[in-house]
Amino acid sequence: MDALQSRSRGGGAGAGAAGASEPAALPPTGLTHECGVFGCVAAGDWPTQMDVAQVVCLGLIALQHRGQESAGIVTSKGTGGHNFNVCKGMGLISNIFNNEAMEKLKGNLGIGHTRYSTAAASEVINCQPFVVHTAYGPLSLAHNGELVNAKELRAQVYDRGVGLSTHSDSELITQTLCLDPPGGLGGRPDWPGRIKHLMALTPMAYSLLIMDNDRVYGVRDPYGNRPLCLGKVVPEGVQGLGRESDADAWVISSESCSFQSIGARFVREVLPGEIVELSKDGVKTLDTVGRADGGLPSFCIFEFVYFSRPDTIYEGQTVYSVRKESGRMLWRESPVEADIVSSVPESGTAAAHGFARESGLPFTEVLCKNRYVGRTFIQPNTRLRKLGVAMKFGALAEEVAGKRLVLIDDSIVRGNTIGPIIKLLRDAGAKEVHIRIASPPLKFPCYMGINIPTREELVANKLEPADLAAHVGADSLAYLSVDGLVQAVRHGAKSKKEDSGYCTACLTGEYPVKLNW
Ligand SMILES: O=P(O)(O)OC[C@H]1O[C@H](OP(=O)(O)OP(=O)(O)O)[C@H](O)[C@@H]1O
Ligand SMILES: NC(=O)CC[C@H](N)C(=O)O
Ligand code: SF4
Ligand SMILES: [Mg+2]
Repeated sequence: MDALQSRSRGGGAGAGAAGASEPAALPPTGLTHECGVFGCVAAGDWPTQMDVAQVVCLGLIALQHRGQESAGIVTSKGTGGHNFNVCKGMGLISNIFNNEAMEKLKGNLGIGHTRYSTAAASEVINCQPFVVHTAYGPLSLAHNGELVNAKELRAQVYDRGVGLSTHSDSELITQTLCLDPPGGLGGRPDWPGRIKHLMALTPMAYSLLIMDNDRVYGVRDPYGNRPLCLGKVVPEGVQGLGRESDADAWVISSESCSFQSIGARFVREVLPGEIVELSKDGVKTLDTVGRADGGLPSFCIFEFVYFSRPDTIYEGQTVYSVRKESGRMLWRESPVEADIVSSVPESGTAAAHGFARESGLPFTEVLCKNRYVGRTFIQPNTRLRKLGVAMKFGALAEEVAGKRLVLIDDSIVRGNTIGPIIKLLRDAGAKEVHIRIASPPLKFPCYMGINIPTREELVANKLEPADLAAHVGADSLAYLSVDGLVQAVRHGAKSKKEDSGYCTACLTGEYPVKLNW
């Protein structure tokens, strides 16, 4: 995913590291606006040998692809003090958490966040986790997602006499948690009760980590729109997950890929609507809140297509295996005569491998990608600027010269990437270039936390495949069907069919819940 783009729907002027006012070096590409959350609670009698702040920091680094604007870590000693330890800042995780910051963050439990803004500007005031001081001590919150009814919820909070200091929907969640549900809670903190009240007020989209003095609650919205999973750090020498008591720490993360980098084992996904509690005594489910409409969950299908790291596991299968399967489906749906198969790196590569295996055509790399060019500012109107996204890539001429090539990418959004790449490959001698896209045409905006441009900006709303092929200089162009994508996701899924469902709103225009924007 590209670090370059960031726009916020709700807030003031974005003046952050990659804010709206920053001149763009390259035209925008792809989808943006995710966030990553990571939490850790040391197991057993505190203090332990577990360096919780380090674990959270490393966990966040493994989630860096989900957000690159700002990050933060909040820890607690768990001894009932008035304050948490907090460090937040703009930019990449490795630039924010230096030795001094890590020293201050020592604690027995902690949560962290890495952000792509959706609901307020990319500025330090909106960095997460948020901390609020309540009648029952400090509370901290990290949120991935975007509330579909934020406007209405904001009005309710104002009506109860509460002011908010930012435009962030995540701050809105913290204040909503502080409000007593109707009937009150008799002066008790009862965070699980307040979380359930919040879930009744807003259906989606959120995966939340909420930390009080000595525990972390993990919450996935009833539609399971954003991912969340549990892991366990086991003592050395313990095989697999060991026994219930074999735990050095419990961890919770947006994606399971982060467990490998901290030596933790994947336990399971948090279920749609589930509220889990992580404490020094272990993990337990407190409740599972159902969907008001009684329908299926609505997990963002683009987590498989593009957002998540290929080694992350959802529904018992890696994202990589789903992408490979979607490549196989793509060949079955739209075969083409060619000599070689290749991909637009990075996210298109797994599907290209699947396409190659199914078709029997050899896979060959034909492009090198420069990951650093995105942040270089080049004066507009220069000759170099006109190269557009081709500046990101170099062609491997001897691999393509004289060849009929099928080039696979995972998605087309604005259509800025594919045209310059085809030109690059033709200049390198490719005889034919056939484009196959491992997801259906994107036609509708997303209101669940992803920055899908306006309908006018989405190239699939302007050009049918044959016209788009002509526009970008391809010999042919075909997308995977919605059914084909869902079948690819279901192919290796270990979850029961009746327990899983996917949001495909940006492809079909069918939104999981009524929107109030
Ligand atoms: O049609 P467009 O608006 O040009 O966007 C589509 C491209 O954007 C994404 O790639 P990106 O370079 O963002 O990241 P990646 O390295 O993960 O593929 C996606 O994988 C496509 O290649
Ligand atoms: N991308 C996200 O999940 C963002 C979370 C939250 N809406 C924010 O803007 O901070
Ligand atoms: S609309 Fe698209 S990007 Fe948004 S949650 Fe649904 S599948 Fe994901
Ligand atoms: Mg790409």
